[in-house]
Amino acid sequence: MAATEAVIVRAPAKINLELRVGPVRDDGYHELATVFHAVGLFDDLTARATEPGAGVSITVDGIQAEDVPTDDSNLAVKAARLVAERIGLDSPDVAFELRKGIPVAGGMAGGSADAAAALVACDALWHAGLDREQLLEMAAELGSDVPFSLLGGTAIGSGRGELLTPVLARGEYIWVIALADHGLSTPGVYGKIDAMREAGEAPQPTPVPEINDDLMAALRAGDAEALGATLSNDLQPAALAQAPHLEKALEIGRKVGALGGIVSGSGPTTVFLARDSSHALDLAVALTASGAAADVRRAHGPVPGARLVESVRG
Ligand SMILES: C[C@@](CO)(OP(=O)(O)O)[C@H](O)COP(=O)(O)OP(=O)(O)OC[C@H]1O[C@@H](n2ccc(N)nc2=O)[C@H](O)[C@@H]1O
Ligand SMILES: Nc1ncnc2c1ncn2[C@@H]1O[C@H](COP(=O)(O)OP(=O)(O)O)[C@@H](O)[C@H]1O
Repeated sequence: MAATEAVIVRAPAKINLELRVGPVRDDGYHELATVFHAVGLFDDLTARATEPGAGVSITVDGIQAEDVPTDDSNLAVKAARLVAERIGLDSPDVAFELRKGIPVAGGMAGGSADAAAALVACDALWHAGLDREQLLEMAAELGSDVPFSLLGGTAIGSGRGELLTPVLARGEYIWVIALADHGLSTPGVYGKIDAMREAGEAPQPTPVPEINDDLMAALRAGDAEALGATLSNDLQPAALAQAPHLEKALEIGRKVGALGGIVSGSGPTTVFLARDSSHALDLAVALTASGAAADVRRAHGPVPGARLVESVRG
């Protein structure tokens, strides 16, 4: 068999249609109930075979590339090292080229997408033959959102977000995504909601968070209007406390008749559900013209998780 020279893997961004944040657990993570939904903003990761002993390297371009670390803290690099360790490779020899289409620290799981992409890429490049279960288990080790970046589609997340149940959702949804100039720290936003709860400035968490039945019914029916009305995010007050200017984008979404609008995950990206593509264009124009967003994208959901799009053999 000819050696594989390079592979390209594409991985999607996520939004949380609902994010219920429970109390802090003994391990420092929050117990979650969330509905993940993969949307069509993508990172593309090329993985090339290199000289034996060369190790892992990564270059990054695309949106907010300057904010992505290129050292061992990059989640794609961590994923490559984990695969190498798992399959007993002495040296993880791979050169990554990462093209970012997902905002960095935007609450859209961009780093998790890259970790998932790297798992799929290294498995293919090194002919590791890892199965779905093994990939999902390694994904959970890399981060709470990484398993969903592998799975894609629409899925309920529980535990710290890593335990997934796919949702049989009907319909395709059109999202307008308002990007911010700078990211928000995920631990910072979780810390803020804890402080706000302690100070009585945010509702107390339920011990075992649960997903709203109306949201599940809307997804089963493929009813965009009902879905828009049930979008919710327990982290939103904390993200807004740290980035009050996001209110402006949410206000514009309401004015232009978005079916729903929320902060995505830990923010600062805000996402709006449109009625159709012409309504999505109206929303995008209004958000851009107001200056409430640094950049605006339109994307469909659900889309698949991290997947191989090209393989080059020598
Ligand atoms: C908030 C969410 C919602 O989907 O996504 P983002 O908005 O960041 O994309 C996730 O919970 C982020 O998941 P992810 O970014 O993978 O988090 P991890 O690397 O596992 O953890 C980073 C830090 O976030 C906090 N954390 C994360 C998950 C969780 N269930 N409880 C937490 O308290 C902890 O402070 C942890 O140290
Ligand atoms: N491949 C990567 N892409 C983006 N950020 C990364 C990556 N690897 C590590 N990081 C770090 O992870 C942090 C969170 O990034 P990201 O996953 O994009 O955001 P979020 O947790 O809000 O979804 C970034 O600030 C960055 O320092």
